[in-house]
Amino acid sequence: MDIKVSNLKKQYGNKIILDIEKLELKSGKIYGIIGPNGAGKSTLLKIISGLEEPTEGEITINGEKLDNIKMKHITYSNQKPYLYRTTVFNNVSYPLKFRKINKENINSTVNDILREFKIEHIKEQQAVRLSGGETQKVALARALVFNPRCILLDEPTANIDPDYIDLIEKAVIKRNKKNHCTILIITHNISQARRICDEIIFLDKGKVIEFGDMKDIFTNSTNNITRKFLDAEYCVFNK
Ligand SMILES: Nc1ncnc2c1ncn2[C@@H]1O[C@H](COP(=O)(O)OP(=O)(O)OP(=O)(O)O)[C@@H](O)[C@H]1O
Repeated sequence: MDIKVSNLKKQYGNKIILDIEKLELKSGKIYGIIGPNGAGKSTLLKIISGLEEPTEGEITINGEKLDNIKMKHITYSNQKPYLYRTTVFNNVSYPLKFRKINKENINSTVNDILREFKIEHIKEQQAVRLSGGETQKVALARALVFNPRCILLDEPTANIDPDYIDLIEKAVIKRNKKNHCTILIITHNISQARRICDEIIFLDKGKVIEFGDMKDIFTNSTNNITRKFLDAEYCVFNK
């Protein structure tokens, strides 16, 4: 899905949270959204997913306005995932039931992704009793199970063990290659962005201050805010 953001403004009270004149995202690419706390990263993802309305401006998908049909092809995984009060299996099968997939297909597709995410052993467990990391894994499996064409992930590996981060990154890259889907991923982990993202969008105080090739920006940026952020984060994650 090609995504175009035009003259986007988001305001809460009299505070402007986002102010983006233009952002063009291409199908098949993985974009990292980076920036300080409160920069507007989560708000941007929520607006692209259709969960939040912009105050001004618009989002188009493949040249057309976002509507309910297009929203069915978009998945969004929250920074603080919410699971339904039922089993892990039911949680992960929900997007397929919603899309009226038949029962046999649901069973095999859900079992495949539970195996891929190494969470088969908890499939009958009640989701409300899971640990923070397990909750995040289940939420991600639920977000990816229906082969979405656009994947929006808000800090998907924030609560995840280092050993497991590789599995999640591979799962994301696999879907990007297989389905040519557009992926936006918010991360504070610069090493992760360097590993999996084609391009980065650097947000500060609601504005895009850098946009482009990850390696170029990392190597050549002379912007003080970006430089400070990238260098500090890079040191933290590469100790
Ligand atoms: N519903 C809301 N009402 C009022 N202010 C809000 C609301 N949602 C977000 N904000 C404010 O908007 C700003 C941007 O929030 P957002 O969650 O998009 O930032 P972020 O870049 O994702 O931050 P972080 O890295 O801490 O997750 C923050 O100052 C936040 O307090």
